[in-house]
Amino acid sequence: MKSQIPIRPELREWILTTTRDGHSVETVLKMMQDNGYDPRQSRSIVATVLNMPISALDAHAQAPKNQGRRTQHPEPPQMMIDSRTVHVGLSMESPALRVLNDFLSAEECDTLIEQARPRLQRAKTVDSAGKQQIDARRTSEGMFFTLGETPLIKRIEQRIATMLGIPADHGEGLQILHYLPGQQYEPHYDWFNPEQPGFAAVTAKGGQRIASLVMYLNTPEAGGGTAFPEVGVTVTALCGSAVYFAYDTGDTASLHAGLPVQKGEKWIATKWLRELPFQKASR
Ligand SMILES: O=C(O)CCC(=O)C(=O)O
Ligand SMILES: [Fe+2]
Repeated sequence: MKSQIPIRPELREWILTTTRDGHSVETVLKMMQDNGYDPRQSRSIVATVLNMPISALDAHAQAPKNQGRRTQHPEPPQMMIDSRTVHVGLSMESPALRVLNDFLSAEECDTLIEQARPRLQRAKTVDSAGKQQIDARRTSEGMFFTLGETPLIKRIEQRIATMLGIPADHGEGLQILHYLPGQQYEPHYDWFNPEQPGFAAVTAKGGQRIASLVMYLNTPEAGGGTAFPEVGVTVTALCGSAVYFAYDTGDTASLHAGLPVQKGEKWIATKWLRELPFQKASR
């Protein structure tokens, strides 16, 4: 039976956009109730707008809570992407990890460094309240490009999207980090801890982080690898290579660190991927 309640056009539009953006019916119902709608009335409205029987809403509510996407792990031995042959040099299952050789050309690495250099600032992390802050655990300098900011950034973001089978708009802006001798990034997880008070704020847009791709833009003379201490693996920082790792529902085996640079310098580009679209892709 269809709802007899008049539905405001703005509410109808909001329900359609929110579900199209990947939010579950359950989330939509919860948000409506938080805004004072009667639970029975909201179920009836949502069923009418989405043109589904009320019984189907119950099936939705019982579906797994997480409606987000996951990345596909690159398959060895190699993939042809964007006219390049990317080689999978190492695969692990726990954590899900791949070392990718020849992901970027030396020229792409140099261009990224030159475009980032004038915009570097002391790198920040997200604190427990969801705010960006200077962090003693991370002594490097960094900057963010916006999604699709330059033709090169757009091309690299599309390469990542194709390789991992996830749309480019699930990515945060590409971050460039620059480390000098002695500088490092102490062991950490890239996923957000659901028990931290800032969790709702940092995941309100895009949901949880699901995977990272750290691309090496140069080869430090000594040190500067990426270590995974839970599994005793260190990935060498080699110009043009990358390490991909995924951490579905907060895998603790994904603990990792940027080891101190011993000699020379280290430049990386990091792409963090979210389970839901994070931002609008530029055309
Ligand atoms: O510097 C590295 O090797 C690791 C960087 C990192 O963990 C990150 O950007 O999240
Ligand atoms: Fe990290």
